[in-house]
Amino acid sequence: MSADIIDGKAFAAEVRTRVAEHVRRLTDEHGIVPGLAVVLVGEDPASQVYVRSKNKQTVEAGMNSYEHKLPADTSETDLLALIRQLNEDPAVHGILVQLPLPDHMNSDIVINAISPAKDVDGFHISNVGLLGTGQKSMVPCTPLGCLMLLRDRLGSLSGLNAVVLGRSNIVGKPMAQLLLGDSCTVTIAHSRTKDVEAVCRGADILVAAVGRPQMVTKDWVKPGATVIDVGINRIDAGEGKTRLVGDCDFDSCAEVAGAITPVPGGVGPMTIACLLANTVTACCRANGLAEPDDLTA
Ligand SMILES: NC(=O)C1=CN([C@@H]2O[C@H](COP(=O)(O)OP(=O)(O)OC[C@H]3O[C@@H](n4cnc5c(N)ncnc54)[C@H](OP(=O)(O)O)[C@@H]3O)[C@@H](O)[C@H]2O)C=CC1
Ligand SMILES: Nc1nc(=O)c2c([nH]1)NC[C@@H]1CN(c3ccc(C(=O)N[C@@H](CCC(=O)O)C(=O)O)cc3)C=[N+]21
Repeated sequence: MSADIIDGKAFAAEVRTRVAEHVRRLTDEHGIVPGLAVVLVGEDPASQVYVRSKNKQTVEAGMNSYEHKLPADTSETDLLALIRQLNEDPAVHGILVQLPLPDHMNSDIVINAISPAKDVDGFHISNVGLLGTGQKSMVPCTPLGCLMLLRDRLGSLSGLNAVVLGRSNIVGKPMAQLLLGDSCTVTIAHSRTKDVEAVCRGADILVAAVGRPQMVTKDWVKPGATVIDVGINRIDAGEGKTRLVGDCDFDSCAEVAGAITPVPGGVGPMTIACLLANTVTACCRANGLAEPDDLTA
């Protein structure tokens, strides 16, 4: 193995420390406690694990966490009513509705019902439009976390060839916008891309967000490239056990990459740290206070 391992877990812990300092200042100087509401519809075990760790880290940072667990057969009307209530609640500064939602719901309608100012996921059309036009917005947590790791590793990203593998609204598209914002030459590859392997091999920066366990191998990676693995896939590890792997075959890619994020311990912890940072930002904006400039820079 030659690649450096990018320690997202340690980086995220530093971000959370800075978040906690800002929370303490908001509380001590202004009597304000930032609040994050997380809405989970249904009982998907993976989502429950994720929501639990968000809740724990929110509280550890000194913020209030409001968990709303709704049964899988909740009507869209009832979910929209809860969102309206959270939009109006002054103790709630950030709202996250865990995706995917059950099939009987229209996630576009649900996401766009969240007040853009409280949309700490950055998924509301108004935040998507602001990001796309280079204006101040709420930036989606996973792409933001990836950008922070890349800037830390590479300094300036200007002029680098970046390939984003995956074009979802929650990872691929906003990731491409952020890389473009940092003056990368951006290619978005997806399931219809011809010779996807060769396209990826042209990348100085390769961000994999496809949801296909260990799909990317060393033949896809340019020697020395920086590889960011967003994938979170649980696979069978034999003897009734499971294990978490990314969209990259870590051992194979690490033979040629210059640097690579592991799974677990890479992008995942950064996502949660950025969610907490976005909640502090939303709280400052809601109270007319200066926003911290050292959280996600
Ligand atoms: N670490 C974290 O914090 C987070 C991790 N994730 C993980 O990231 C991964 C991606 O998530 P998400 O973006 O929501 O996934 P989606 O399923 O919404 O999107 C997957 C994308 O990958 C593309 N794709 C699928 N198969 C191939 C293929 N064989 N070749 C090229 N492209 C392909 C699809 O193309 P097409 O559009 O053509 O179908 C699609 O654009 C998942 O593993 C998810 O668990 C997600 C969010 C946060
Ligand atoms: N509205 C919404 N916003 C999201 O940001 C969102 C979502 N819905 N739905 C699901 C995906 C997935 N996601 C993860 C975040 C952190 C880890 C994470 O912290 N992972 C740890 C490991 C956790 C474990 O061991 O299971 C790691 O990679 O080290 C994983 C997955 C956010 N998502």
